[in-house]
Amino acid sequence: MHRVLYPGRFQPFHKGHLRVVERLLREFDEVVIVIGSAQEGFTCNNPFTASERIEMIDYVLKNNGISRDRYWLIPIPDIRMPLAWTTYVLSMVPRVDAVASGNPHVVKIYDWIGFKTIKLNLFSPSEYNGTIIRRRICNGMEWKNLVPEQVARYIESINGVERIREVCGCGDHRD
Ligand SMILES: Nc1ncnc2c1ncn2[C@@H]1O[C@H](COP(=O)(O)OP(=O)(O)OP(=O)(O)O)[C@@H](O)[C@H]1O
Ligand SMILES: NC(=O)c1ccc[n+]([C@@H]2O[C@H](COP(=O)(O)O)[C@@H](O)[C@H]2O)c1
Repeated sequence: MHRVLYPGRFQPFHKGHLRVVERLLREFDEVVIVIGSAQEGFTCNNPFTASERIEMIDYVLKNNGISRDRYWLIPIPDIRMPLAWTTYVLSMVPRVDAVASGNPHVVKIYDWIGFKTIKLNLFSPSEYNGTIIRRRICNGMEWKNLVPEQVARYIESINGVERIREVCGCGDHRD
C-alpha cells in the first residue's frame, strides 16, 4: 500500500487539481488530500470553508470515476510555523510515503526535513489557478470552464459567486 500526501487550499478545486489527483492515483494506491488553511472561510482569499471544500472535492472525485476508498480528505488549520507544519501535518494523516506539491515552498520544507517529495508540474497555470478563478468570478468573467462541472454546480448551490463578490468587494462590475 503506497500513499501520497497532496496539500492545498483548494479555493476552489479546479481542473489542474483534478489532473494532479488522477496522475497521483496512477502512481499510488491512495491520495491523502489535505485541505489546508482549514480555519479560513468567508474571506476574499479563502471564500470557502473547510467543510464546503470537503463536499466540493468529494462530489468531483466520486463523479469522475475515483472510488472513495482511494482518497482521504483531511482538513488541517495553519499553525504559522513552516517547518513544524510539515510534521504536524504528518501527525494528523494516515501514514504516507511521499508529499506531492507544485508549491516550491512546500517542497522545500519537506525536503529540509528529509521527507520524500514529488515536485508537480503545473497544468496550464495561467488558467487553472485559484487566484485567477476567484478574480474572474469577482469580475463577472467566464470561470465555469476552469473547474470540474461538479464544482461549478456546487459553488452555485451555496451562492458562492455572490459570496466572493461580497467578501472581495467586487460590486457588480462586468468586463
Ligand atoms: N494548474 C495546476 N496544475 C497542477 N497543480 C496545481 C495547479 N494549480 C495548483 N496546483 C497545485 O495544487 C496544490 C494546491 O493548490 P492551491 O490550492 O494552492 O491552488 P492554486 O490554484 O495555486 O490557488 P491560489 O492561487 O488560490 O493559491 C499546490 O501544490 C499547487 O501547486
Ligand atoms: N506554517 C504553516 O501553517 C504552513 C506552512 C506551509 C503550508 N501551509 C498550508 O498548506 C497549504 C499549502 O497549500 P498551497 O500549496 O496551496 O499554498 C496552505 O493551506 C498553506 O497555508 C501552512
